[in-house]
Amino acid sequence: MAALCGRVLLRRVSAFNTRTGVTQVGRLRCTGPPLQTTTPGSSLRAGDTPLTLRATEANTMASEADGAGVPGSRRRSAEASADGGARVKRVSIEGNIAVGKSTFARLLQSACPDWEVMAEPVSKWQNIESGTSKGADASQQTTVSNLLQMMYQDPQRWSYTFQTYSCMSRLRTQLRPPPARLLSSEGTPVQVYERSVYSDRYIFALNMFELGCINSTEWAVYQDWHSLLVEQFGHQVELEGIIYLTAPPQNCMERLECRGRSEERGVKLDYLEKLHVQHERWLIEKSTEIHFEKLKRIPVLKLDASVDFLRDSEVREQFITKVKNFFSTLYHTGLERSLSFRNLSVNHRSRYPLYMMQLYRSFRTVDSSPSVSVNTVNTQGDNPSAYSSDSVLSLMAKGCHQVGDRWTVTFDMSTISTGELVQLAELRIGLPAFSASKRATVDLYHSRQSCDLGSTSCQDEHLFLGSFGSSPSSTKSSWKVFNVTALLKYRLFQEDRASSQEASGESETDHGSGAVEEKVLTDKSLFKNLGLSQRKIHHPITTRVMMVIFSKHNRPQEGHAAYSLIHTVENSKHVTMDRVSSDSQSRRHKRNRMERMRVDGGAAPTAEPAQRPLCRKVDMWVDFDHIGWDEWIVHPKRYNAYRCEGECPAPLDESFQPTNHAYMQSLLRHHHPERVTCPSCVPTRLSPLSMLYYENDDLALRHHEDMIVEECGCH
Ligand SMILES: Nc1ncnc2c1ncn2[C@@H]1O[C@H](COP(=O)(O)OP(=O)(O)O)[C@@H](O)[C@H]1O
Ligand SMILES: Nc1nc2c(ncn2[C@H]2C[C@H](O)[C@@H](COP(=O)(O)O)O2)c(=O)[nH]1
Repeated sequence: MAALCGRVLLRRVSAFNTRTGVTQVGRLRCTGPPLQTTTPGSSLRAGDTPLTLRATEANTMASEADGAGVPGSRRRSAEASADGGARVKRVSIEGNIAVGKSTFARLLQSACPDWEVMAEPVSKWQNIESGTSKGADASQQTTVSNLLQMMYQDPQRWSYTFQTYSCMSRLRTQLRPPPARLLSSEGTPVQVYERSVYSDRYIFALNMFELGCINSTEWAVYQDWHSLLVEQFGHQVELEGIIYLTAPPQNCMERLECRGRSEERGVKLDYLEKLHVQHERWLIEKSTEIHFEKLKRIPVLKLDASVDFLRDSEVREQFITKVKNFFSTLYHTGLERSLSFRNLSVNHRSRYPLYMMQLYRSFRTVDSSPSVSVNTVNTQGDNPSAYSSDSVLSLMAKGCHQVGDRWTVTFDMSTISTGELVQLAELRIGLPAFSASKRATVDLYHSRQSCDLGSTSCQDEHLFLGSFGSSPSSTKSSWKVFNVTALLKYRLFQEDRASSQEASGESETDHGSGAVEEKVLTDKSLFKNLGLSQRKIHHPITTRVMMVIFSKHNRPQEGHAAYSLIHTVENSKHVTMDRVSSDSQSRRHKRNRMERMRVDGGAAPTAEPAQRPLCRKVDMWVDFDHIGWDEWIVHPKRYNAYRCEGECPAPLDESFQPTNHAYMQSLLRHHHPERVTCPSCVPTRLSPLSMLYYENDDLALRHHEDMIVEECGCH
């Protein structure tokens, strides 16, 4: 195996061994004082001959490699570190060595300047700082090695080391938060990675193992930490799709030689052939054993990179268009994939209302903008009712059929709680056949089957809510939107018709998605003879027929804050209560344990802790998958809730926003430290978070108060 490793990977080894990457590093990087070479490596480690640099030079080099301190390097905004990453769509470009990944990435960058293209950190592999040592003049010195070259020169010795560093450096590069310009760009922010932690494992490391350059112990160790890293950080660099550039290995060989990277001079065609097979197995045949569920289902766009897209502008255009189209399909499938939940009915996986996603976005924009009322729902145009809503529920139609111009649409409305004040209810129909109808009439029904627990009998509830007519659309939109607030309130909640303007038969307004001119007509008999002779057509409903209900929590009646998350969780079929209770039990135990420790022998309550920082806001990232909620919470998947930590000094000043009581307590503490403890560092201002999640089988967008710490103080 070991011999195979060398045979497949290298050619002209002896000639190659005389050229060290070290010399190249010196030539490219070092100016000024002469370079000192420390002890050369043995013949087995020819590539390990280190280069000694002065500390200042080496540090500059390292910071350049990190992209920090370089003029014009990406500035990462505070916004980017909040929920920014969650919105970004990431794809990686995969393919054989020298197939043209970097070239294609540059092409994408110039065609889509808004996107962020992240190159493979090859220069880091060529410049590894390997510790400091004392030079002849007793100054601190740093040695730099070229790990890429070492790996090619002695794959047996260096492949495992190379894979640890390549994987780690890929992850570190890709984990950096997106730049502000990316998040502020219109449309979906896109990051394009050149290769990924997945190709690190399923192409290169696997190949090195199969060639015998990595032994079975190293392979087991690699796989173990790789899985751990991906489990811990994978969601932050999670790919939405893969662009696979492919060309015959011979083609790649020619390009590799043409590129003339010195480290690669010993690479053989055999090696590129092996890598080609690995790519095909992973991305096309799907025969590589993959250990991450989402990766198994990842969409792949295969592009034939054997054509010269550098010179052929037509091919170039085609490629760019293919990538853009790929992105637009990813956007949809990405949303659907995030719904592949354990507890959701299979139906829901293909029924994802994008409209809710848009609403969530507008809610979230509003959340993060302190100058706008948090209850504003931007997408609702001028409808004032929606402005005061703190919850949006989307119901999928249970059925939709048509007989001529007469349409029947059925929903199960039983999930609308009586504790909610319905502000606005919209029926949204996005079926082309409906838009094409000259004068459609819609009959709206509530229907539900309820089965008693412990009994085998089920009852069908069927309630006619009303009818209304719709005229042909004057806009190009395929969606028609009807305001059915009055119908719902009157029929479902038996609200006084006179008190509701809509229920009195006023015509409704168009909310921008289709021209609507309608009358609420609750007497079905008016239409009973129309269209009876015509054929009944059932329409697939998916996400194209939905009821969107904007409501406000009826606070006084419920007696607690709007949309308590505890209430949501306790009533959710998606949350396993024993997990919640066992988690909270273990938390309680821990707290008791800590309290006992404090009483038993910990610091005396009055003792001043040694130099703890003063009360301030610190990060507290909440990852919903860490608490088992990722399967029912659609967005966000994680957020920074912050927390308060630190000392409250005695006496307090105004910067700690103390209550009068806390101020008095701190004064007392100042004068009589033995009598009282310090006030506590706690949140003094909290802000809300909009969350999109499943509730029963419906999708709900709720506005939860007090989710994020804005300010801390001493109380
Ligand atoms: N489609 C192409 N047709 C012809 N030459 C190409 C093409 N793509 C890349 N090249 C050339 O091949 C060499 C390797 O390309 P590069 O983008 O560095 O590959 P990779 O990043 O996949 O290793 C470069 O010299 C580049 O100019
Ligand atoms: N053994 C490994 N080699 C790798 C890995 N990732 C990249 N590489 C090599 C291949 C090239 O010589 C060079 C840059 O790759 P390009 O294809 O972008 O030119 O680095 C790896 O994980 N293992």
